[in-house]
Amino acid sequence: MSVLDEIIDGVRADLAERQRDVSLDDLKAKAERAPAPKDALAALRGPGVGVIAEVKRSSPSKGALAAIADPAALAGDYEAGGAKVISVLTERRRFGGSLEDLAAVRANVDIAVLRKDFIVTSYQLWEARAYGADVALLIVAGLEQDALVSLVERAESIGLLPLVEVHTEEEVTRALDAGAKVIGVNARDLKTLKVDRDVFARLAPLIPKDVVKIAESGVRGPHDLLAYASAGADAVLVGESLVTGKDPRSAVADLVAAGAHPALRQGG
Ligand SMILES: O=P(O)(O)OC[C@@H](O)[C@@H](O)c1c[nH]c2ccccc12
Repeated sequence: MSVLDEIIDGVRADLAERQRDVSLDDLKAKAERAPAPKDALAALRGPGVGVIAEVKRSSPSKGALAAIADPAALAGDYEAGGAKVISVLTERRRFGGSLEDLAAVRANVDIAVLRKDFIVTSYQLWEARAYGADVALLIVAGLEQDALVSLVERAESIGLLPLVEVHTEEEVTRALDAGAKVIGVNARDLKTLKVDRDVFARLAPLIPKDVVKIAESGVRGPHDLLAYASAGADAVLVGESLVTGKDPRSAVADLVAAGAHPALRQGG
């Protein structure tokens, strides 16, 4: 069984418990009371190469990264540093996240927030909206095509922007067939956990110009952002290097400054 399959098994077990505790109707009612979704697509299409900064306590590859006692404060630092979107890992077993983290972050920032999890049913999309997310990650490698198509549609119909994650050529085709407007190319293979920063440059040419391209994983600093930018990234998604560094606000600011360089092509 691949790492991805193991993670998804755990996610399904936790999900079954939440579904026992909270009915879909109650979740929908909570989603209706949530703040209106932010226009994350406009933010990502704005000038410069944007930074999506992630709240991430641990990872399957590295174990514990940072305790992050106050995820809302960390997200506030990211926002002050100029991040365009905050990503919040909500998967519990391997990443140490929760929906409570998502809600806390939502309450403390004005920019769009992404629910980063292993979404396999529309119940999790309603959760994302109920806890204040504006964007939801959908991982192509973890979904059959018909499930991917219906989750993209459902996300959009409830006001969530789907960020569709790929790692191979075939997955790019599947993402485009499903109607993705925003595609994230993960440098990390979720089946083996190996990072290959060249995957973005290989896959980006297969993605049409009007689709927002996000380079995910492995960004250690401005140098990696610039490499992804020159390969056509509209934004980068950064976790580990921000949560393990000393000053997340200035680390984001340094990335944002690199992404604003006039030599880079502007916006999508
Ligand atoms: O910590 P990094 O290498 O900066 O990576 C961040 C982000 O790309 C990574 O957390 C991620 C990308 N896709 C995912 C899917 C599920 C869980 C996590 C991820």
